[in-house]
Amino acid sequence: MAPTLSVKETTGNQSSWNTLLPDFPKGPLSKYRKKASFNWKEMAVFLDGEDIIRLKNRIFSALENDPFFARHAGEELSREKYQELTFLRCKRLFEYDFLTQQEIIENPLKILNLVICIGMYDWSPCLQFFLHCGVFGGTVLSASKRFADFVKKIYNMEIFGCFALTELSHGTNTKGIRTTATFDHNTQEFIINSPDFEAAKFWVGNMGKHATHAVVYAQLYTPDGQCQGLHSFLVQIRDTKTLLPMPGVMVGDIGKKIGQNGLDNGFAMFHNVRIPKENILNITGDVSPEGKYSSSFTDVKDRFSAALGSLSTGRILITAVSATNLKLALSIAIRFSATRRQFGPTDEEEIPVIEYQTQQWRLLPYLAAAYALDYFSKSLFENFVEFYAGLLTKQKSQRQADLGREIHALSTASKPLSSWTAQQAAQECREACGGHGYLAMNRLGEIRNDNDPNCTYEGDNNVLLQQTSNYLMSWMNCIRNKVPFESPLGTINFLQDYHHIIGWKFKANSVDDCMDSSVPLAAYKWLVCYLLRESDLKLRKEKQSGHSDFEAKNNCQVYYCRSLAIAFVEQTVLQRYHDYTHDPDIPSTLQPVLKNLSALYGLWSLSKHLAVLYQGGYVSGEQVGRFIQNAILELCSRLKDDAVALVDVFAPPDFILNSPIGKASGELYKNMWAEILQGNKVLNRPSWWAEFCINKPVTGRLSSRL
Ligand SMILES: CCCCCCCCCCCCCCCCCCCCC/C=C/C(=O)SCCNC(=O)CCNC(=O)[C@H](O)C(C)(C)COP(=O)(O)OP(=O)(O)OC[C@H]1O[C@@H](n2cnc3c(N)ncnc32)[C@H](O)[C@@H]1OP(=O)(O)O
Ligand SMILES: Cc1cc2nc3c(=O)[nH]c(=O)nc-3n(C[C@H](O)[C@H](O)[C@H](O)COP(=O)(O)OP(=O)(O)OC[C@H]3O[C@@H](n4cnc5c(N)ncnc54)[C@H](O)[C@@H]3O)c2cc1C
Repeated sequence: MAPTLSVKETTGNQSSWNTLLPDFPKGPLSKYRKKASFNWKEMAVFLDGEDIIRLKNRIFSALENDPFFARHAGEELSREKYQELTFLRCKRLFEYDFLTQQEIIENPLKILNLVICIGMYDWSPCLQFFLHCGVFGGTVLSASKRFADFVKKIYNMEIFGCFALTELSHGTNTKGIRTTATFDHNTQEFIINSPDFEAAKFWVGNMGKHATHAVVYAQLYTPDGQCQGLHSFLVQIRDTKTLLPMPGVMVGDIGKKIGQNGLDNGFAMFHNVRIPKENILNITGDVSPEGKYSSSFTDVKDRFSAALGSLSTGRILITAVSATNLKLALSIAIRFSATRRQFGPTDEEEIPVIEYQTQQWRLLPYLAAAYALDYFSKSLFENFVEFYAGLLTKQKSQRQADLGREIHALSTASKPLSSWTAQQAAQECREACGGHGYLAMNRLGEIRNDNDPNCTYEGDNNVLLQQTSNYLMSWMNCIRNKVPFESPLGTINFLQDYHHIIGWKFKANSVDDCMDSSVPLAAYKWLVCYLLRESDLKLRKEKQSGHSDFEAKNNCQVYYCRSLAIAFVEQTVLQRYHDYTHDPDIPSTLQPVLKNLSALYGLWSLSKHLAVLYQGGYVSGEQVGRFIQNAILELCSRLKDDAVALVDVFAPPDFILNSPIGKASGELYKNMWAEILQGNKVLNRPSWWAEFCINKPVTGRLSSRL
C-alpha cells in the first residue's frame, strides 16, 4: 500500500517561497548554490508544506530571540548548571505552548516537527519536555478517565513526571522486571516495593532531580498470591512543594553520561510505598476492591504486548530523532566540504574537498539516507496516528490488532536502522571535517554523543531486531502452504509472491540500467525472501538437532534473522521512498534529483549485502558488483553539485545549528575566528603561568633512588 504521506498538491510560487524562506548570505557557498539543478526553496515547500515551514520558523525564531536559549561561545557549564538550564528551558517550552490541541488534531505531523525543531537546538530540554508531556503524560492519558485530574496537573506542570520501566539489573528483558505492586484489600492500596538494590529503577529520564511522579512498571500481585504480570502504576516520588523524596522512596541522580547531560537520569528504590488503589494505570488490567484481577485480554501474551504497546511511540519518534541527527551532521559536513580547499590539479589552484571522489562517496550516500529516512519516519508516524486514534476510540477490530503488530515490527527495525545510520554518519562527518570536526564548537561530537543512546534506549537495537524477524518468520506457515495473507500497511504483501521472487535474478546489463531505485528494490525483495528461507531452514535444523526453542532461536541470529530484519526494513524504507519519488505528480523541476537520491540510497544500502547476493545466486560474475559500485560513484558525482542545496533544504538556521563551520554563509574561517575569539580567557596567559616562568622543575628529582 502507498504511504499515507502523499505528494503535496502544490508548491506555491516563487514569491510565497521567498516570504517563508529568506535567501542565504552571499559567500563561498554561492558557487555551489548556483550550480544546483533545482530551487531549494521549492523543494523545502514541496517536502514540508507551507504550514509546517511557518511552524518551524515560529519555533526557531522564538528560541533565537529568547535569552533563556542564548548560546554562549566557549561556555563550559558544570553538569549541575546544565541540568538547571535545561529545566529552565523546559519550563519556557511550557510557556510557549507552541501547539494547541486543535492544531495537533488537525495535523499530527506538527508534533513530530516540534520534537525535531527543539531537538535540533539541544536534545536535553527536548527530551525532558517530551518525556514529561509525551511519554509520562501520554501513558497516563491512555489509561481511564479517572486520571483526568492528573492529566490537567501534568499539562500545567503542577506535577512533573518520568517513565520508570528499566531497573539496574534488567532493561531490554522487561519480563525480568522485579519491582512488585501487591494489593492490600484491607486498606485498598497497592504496596510498591523494590525487593533489593538490583531491582532499583535505573536510567529513568527526569527522575534524577525533578520528577515528582513516576509511571512505575511492576509485577502485580493479588491477595491470592498470584502474579498477574507487568502493569504500570502512578507513584508520587517527591513532594510537589519541596521536591524532597516521599517517605519510603530513595531517589537520586545516576551521574554523568557520555551525552545528553542536561537531562537528569535517575534511580529510585521503593520501600513498601503505599499508593491508592486508583493509581493502577488500568490499561491492561484492574483489581476489584476485593482483590480480584480482571483484564479485557484473555491471553497473557496479548496482555504483555499491550502493556508494552506505548513503547512503539518512542521507537517511531526515535527513528525521526535519529534522522534529524543525520541531517544536522550532514549540514555541517557538506557545507564545510564545499568551502574547505585542499590540494588541487595545479600548485596555484586548490579545490573544495567535496570535489574528491572519496569525500563524495563518504558523505553523499548518507545525504540520500537522510532524505529516505526522513520520509519514512514521517510516513510511519502517520501510520501510528491511525493506530493511536483506534486506541483512543477503543477499537477492538482485527485490523487494529494487526496494525499494532505491524507497526511494532516496523518500529523495532526502523529505530535500529535510523539510529545506527546516524551514528555512523556522525563519525564519518566528524572525520570528513578533519581536525575542525573534532573542535567541540563545531558540534559534531555533541551530535554523535547525543545520538548514541538512540541505539540503546527504548530497547537495545540488536534485541529489538529479533521482534521484526519473529514477525516475518510468523508468516512462513502461510507462505509454505500458499495461504493468502496481507497486512494493514501492506509491508509484507510482497511475500505472497515468495515462490516466484526466490527464483529472480539480477537483470541489469550496464551501469546505466542500475541508475533507478527499481533495481535495488527488486534485489531487496529477493534478499528478504532468501534470508527468510535460510532463517527458517536454519531454525528448523537447530530444533531437529535437539536444541531447545531458546537455544535454536539464539543460534539463528547472526547472518540469519538479524540480517533478515535489517534487509526487510531497508527494503521497506526504499519501497516507500521509491514510490514517493516516482509519483507522476512530483514537480518535474524536483523529480530528477529526488530519483537520484532514491537510487543512491537503494544501491548504497544494497552494496553492503553483496556477499549474500552472490552467496545465494541472485547475482553472479564480476560485472554485477562493478555495475553497482560504478552506479554508486556516478550518482555521487551527479549529486555533488546539488549537495549544498540539498542540505539548505533541511538545515536549521545558524543559531540552531550552532556550528561555525556549518554556517549558511560558508565563511568558514571568519566564522571560526569569530567564535574562537569570543571564548572565555582565550588570549589570557594561564593563571598558573608562574609554574613555568618561576618554579622550574629540578630534572630527575623524583627518579628512583633504589
Ligand atoms: C490525533 C493525535 C495524534 C497524537 C499522536 C501522539 C504522539 C505522541 C507524541 C509523544 C512524543 C514523545 C516524544 C518522545 C521523544 C523520543 C523518545 C526518547 C525516549 C528517551 C528516553 C528513554 C526511555 C526508555 O528507554 S523507557 C524503557 C524502554 N524499555 C524498553 O523499550 C524495553 C525493551 N524491551 C521490550 O520491549 C520487550 O521486552 C521485548 C520487545 C524485547 C520483548 O521481550 P520478550 O520477553 O522476548 O517478549 P516476546 O515473547 O518477544 O513478546 C511477547 C509478545 O509481545 C509482543 N510485543 C512486545 N512489545 C510489543 C509492542 N510494543 N507492541 C506490540 N506487540 C508487542 C511481541 O511481538 C510478542 O508477540 P508475538 O510475536 O505475537 O508472540
Ligand atoms: C540515555 C538513556 C536514557 C534512558 N531513559 C530511560 C527512561 O526514561 N526510562 C526507562 O525505563 N529506561 C530508560 N533507559 C534504559 C533503557 O531503556 C535501557 O538501557 C535499554 O532498554 C537497554 O537495556 P539494558 O541497558 O538493560 O541492556 P541489556 O538488555 O542488558 O543489554 C546489554 C547487551 O546485551 C545484549 N543482549 C541482551 N539480551 C540479548 C539477547 N536476547 N540476545 C542477544 N543479545 C542480547 C544487548 O544487545 C546489549 O548489547 C535509558 C537508557 C539510556 C542510555
